[in-house]
Amino acid sequence: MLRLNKVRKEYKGFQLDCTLEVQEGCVTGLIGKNGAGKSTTFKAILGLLKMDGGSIEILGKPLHEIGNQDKEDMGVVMSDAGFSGYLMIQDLIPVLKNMYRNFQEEEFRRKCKKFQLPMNKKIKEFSTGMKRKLQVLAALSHEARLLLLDEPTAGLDIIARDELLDMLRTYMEKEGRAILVSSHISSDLEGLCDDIYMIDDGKIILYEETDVLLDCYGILKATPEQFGRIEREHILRYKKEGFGYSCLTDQRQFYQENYPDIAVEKGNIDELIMMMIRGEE
Ligand SMILES: Nc1ncnc2c1ncn2[C@@H]1O[C@H](COP(=O)(O)OP(=O)(O)OP(=O)(O)O)[C@@H](O)[C@H]1O
Repeated sequence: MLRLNKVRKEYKGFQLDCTLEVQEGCVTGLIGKNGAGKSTTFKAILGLLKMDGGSIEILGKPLHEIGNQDKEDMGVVMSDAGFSGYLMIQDLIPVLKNMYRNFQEEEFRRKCKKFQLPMNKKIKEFSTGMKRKLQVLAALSHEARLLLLDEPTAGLDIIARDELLDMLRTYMEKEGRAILVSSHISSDLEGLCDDIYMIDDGKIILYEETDVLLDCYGILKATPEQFGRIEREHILRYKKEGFGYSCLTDQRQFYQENYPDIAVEKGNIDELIMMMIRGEE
């Protein structure tokens, strides 16, 4: 559904170099801290910036061949974009109807009501969370095959976030669809994504299926003596701590079986990411 091959973009002090793929039927997460390059990646996919190298294929076509018809197959949420603040939702509906042949007006109105978004209030008077909800509902409103969601949960309270994640799961129940979604809150993505790319300083530093990440990865808590004698082959990163060393492994079971005296924690995705970024190779 989406393929980025060595996509490069250079800014002063920052270089994006990104290769990733989103398969049909999958929700793929892009996780990284502030400034890691998530929005730059989305802008490259949407043709909103001039790339310095690499190629992008969307829905089987090279980026430069994507036309308006193909754009109807895409639903987009960008973290730093939105609808004109001078419009009200009731003004926006004819615009969406005009833009998308498959605009589902009744469904869109129903969801706006569910999320308590007023029809007759200017969007610029909406709260950050309300604006974000509206963007997501609009992206979901026209039966798109590919959703590109840059930080869709930013600014949402826990309940709205849960409802949104449920909506995305429901969206995926139809065949032939896929989502690329970014966040810096990985717990958001843990329960939604089939696979996850971690991006740091413009580079993809890890790609893994979410199940593998949760089932096989782990963090060893080793004393200096234990650290000195453990097998290093399956240690991806290590970090000096007060008690000795934290070590990230992608073979948790191996260390649990062979080193029963060493504490091996499962670690949540945030902890695994922290080790990937802050630990030494
Ligand atoms: N138009 C621009 N001109 C110069 N530098 C830019 C521009 N846009 C982005 N950058 C730089 O590129 C880097 C990546 O920014 P980007 O917005 O892609 O990060 P991000 O992962 O989306 O972060 P956040 O989670 O904070 O939104 C940053 O160092 C940023 O300063």
